[in-house]
Amino acid sequence: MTGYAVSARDVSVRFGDTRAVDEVSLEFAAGEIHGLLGRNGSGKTTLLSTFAALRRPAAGRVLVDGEDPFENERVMEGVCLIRESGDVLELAKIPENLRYFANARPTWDADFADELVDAFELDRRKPVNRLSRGQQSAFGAVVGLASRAPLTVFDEVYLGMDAPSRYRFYDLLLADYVEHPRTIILSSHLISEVERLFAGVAILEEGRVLLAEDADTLRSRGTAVTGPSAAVDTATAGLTVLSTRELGRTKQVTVYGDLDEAALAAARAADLEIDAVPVQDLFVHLTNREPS
Ligand SMILES: Nc1ncnc2c1ncn2[C@@H]1O[C@H](COP(=O)(O)OP(=O)(O)OP(=O)(O)O)[C@@H](O)[C@H]1O
Repeated sequence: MTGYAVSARDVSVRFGDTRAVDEVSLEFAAGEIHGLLGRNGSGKTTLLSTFAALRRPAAGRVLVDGEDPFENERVMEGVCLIRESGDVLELAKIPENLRYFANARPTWDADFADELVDAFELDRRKPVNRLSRGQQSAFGAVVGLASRAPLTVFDEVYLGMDAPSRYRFYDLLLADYVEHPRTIILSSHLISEVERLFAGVAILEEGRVLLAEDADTLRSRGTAVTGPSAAVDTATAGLTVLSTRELGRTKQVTVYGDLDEAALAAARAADLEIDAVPVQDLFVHLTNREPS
């Protein structure tokens, strides 16, 4: 499989009294797109920094492609972490940045980088720090994508982008991943937008792992029931409701957990639609708060 596997084993990182990452054990399989989710301050950025050797765990081990990434030139050449701040040469213009990354990254694709700069309509004549916030985020995305690093990590990189740019990013990422499979980890609050990309999802809460499983298993933890309001209410009575949406006389109720056989049979008899639940709804339920 192409791409680096990442393994965190009992990893802890502390800032003074704050346990930013607290005995986290997670496996990110090689060659897949993973989502790392969690509320603000749950430890996502801190954990991701250990994968890129920007921080050393106080305890536990991080292995990237089977090795400790810290001061490990071979592994680090293949790791690209892009944070919201961009992780680029801010005072330099885009062409100078592209030359720099072409030298620094063995897997860099210069033609693809140029295509991406055009796709995001970025002005090559301005220093990066003179681009708008959204354009700077888009340039971070360009660098992350064109690096084609065996481990590419996007930490909230698309937060500054407007919706059309974000969707362009998701589409470009998916298309390029299909052509050049590698390990990609995305952290995001915009779960409903990115969840279709994920093969696996891990959720952190207060520095600990709340859940880690493949995205389909996570989706199957809930059930969406859609149909005429009264019939949907009957089918979901007494269950844990995650969300309710109404459109005219049609209602969709998402519940946590499976419907039992009798409820399923009744729902089918009433011609209700039964589907998996959006990860966003499960996330809100599991972390008990609207993501910001
Ligand atoms: N340099 C630092 N010094 C002190 N505390 C820090 C530092 N960086 C992070 N923390 C603390 O560690 C915890 C985890 O922060 P982290 O940035 O990893 O969370 P996050 O999940 O990425 O949050 P967000 O979604 O808001 O970006 C928070 O309580 C934060 O206040």
